[in-house]
Amino acid sequence: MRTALVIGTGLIGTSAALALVQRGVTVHLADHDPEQARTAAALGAGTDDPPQGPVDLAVVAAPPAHVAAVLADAMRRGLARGYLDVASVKGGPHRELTALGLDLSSYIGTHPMSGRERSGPLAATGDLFEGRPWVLTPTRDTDTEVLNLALELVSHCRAVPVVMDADAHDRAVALVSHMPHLVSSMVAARLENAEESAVRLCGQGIRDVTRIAASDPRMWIDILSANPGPVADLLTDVASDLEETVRALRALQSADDAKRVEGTLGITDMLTRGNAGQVRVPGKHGTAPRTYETVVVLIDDQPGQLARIFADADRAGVNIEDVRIEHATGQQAGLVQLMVEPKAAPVLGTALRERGWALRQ
Ligand SMILES: NC(=O)c1ccc[n+]([C@@H]2O[C@H](COP(=O)([O-])OP(=O)(O)OC[C@H]3O[C@@H](n4cnc5c(N)ncnc54)[C@H](O)[C@@H]3O)[C@@H](O)[C@H]2O)c1
Ligand SMILES: O=C(O)C(=O)C[C@]1(C(=O)O)C=C[C@@H](O)C=C1
Repeated sequence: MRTALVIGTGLIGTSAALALVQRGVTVHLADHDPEQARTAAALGAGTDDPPQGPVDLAVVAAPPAHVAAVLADAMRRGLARGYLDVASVKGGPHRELTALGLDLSSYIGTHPMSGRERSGPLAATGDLFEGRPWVLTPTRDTDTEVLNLALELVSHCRAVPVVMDADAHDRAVALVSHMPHLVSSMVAARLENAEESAVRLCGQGIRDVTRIAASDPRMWIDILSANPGPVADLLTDVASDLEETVRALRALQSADDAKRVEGTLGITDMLTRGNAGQVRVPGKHGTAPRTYETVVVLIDDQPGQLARIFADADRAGVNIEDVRIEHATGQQAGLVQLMVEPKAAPVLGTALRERGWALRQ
């Protein structure tokens, strides 16, 4: 692939464009809001000048409700040899395109299973898709050349291609993305009118559970509108677990010993089932989950602190596998948790101490 056109230069479009530019592809950027395309260009994601002729691949990264119309327009104008979209739902856009009577041999629906709770080009990074699954949904109509262009994009983004049927994809993401998103919003919604004295105690647990609740509701209404049935089915199961859990907790409040035992069993069952599901969540790069050791560093809330820690870890030859930051309530300080391979933890600890960092347990 030598040339690409990214239409919709928000988080996902600009991240893909950055990855393509890094691999030497000439990328043109377009957005119905020209300011977004200009910002993406200023970030080094390509040029916001229109291409002079058809590009090799058009990547449509607009919100799901606009995908079919944007693709249809691009196809009718002959902007590219191959076309793909990255929308979070696949069945709906494909049906809309079919209904428009377009020749779909030059199109393939795709979905990178990676994103952020922030929108827009300023949230984009060229490594957003590294090691993540990227679903491709070819049909009998899809040209091999177009499938190959899509595989090239996935490879340039260092993602892992996964081929699926569009409707099977939509059922799968209802389970691993759409239902969890709503549950996260429901937990976060409890905080809206909560006492400040309670909210200020928020720790890492609630941050993990509510991070995605910060996402743009306009994008998510589009996604959920295109996949309501499977998500409603899953939430029905969640509601039944909730009812059981409430019953068990009420039993725990009882003065009756037998009822309390019943309650303990009910809650234990829920927590144990949770453990059993959680261990199935794949680790980084789609591999089995790994156990890292955590090195905790106290930092001042000042610019450049994280960059210095990463540089010092690099000098010590230690790869940081994951990182979390916990801000101390009411103080200009925070704790950085650096997750590393167990054998690297003492090496990193010693190196950071020697460089003057304060380590915590
Ligand atoms: N955010 C995620 O985590 C994530 C992950 C994977 C896939 N996706 C999918 O990627 C797509 C883009 O999501 P995002 O998070 O980058 O959103 P975003 O809001 O960051 O960017 C969307 C961009 O599309 C532009 N746009 C809107 N309508 C348009 C139109 N008609 N023509 C051209 N441009 C238009 C907007 O101006 C905006 O710049 C969506 O289809 C979404 O389902 C999102
Ligand atoms: O990590 C996040 O912020 C995301 O919400 C990413 C996430 C997901 O649920 O995994 C969200 C929607 C996309 O369609 C794909 C990825």
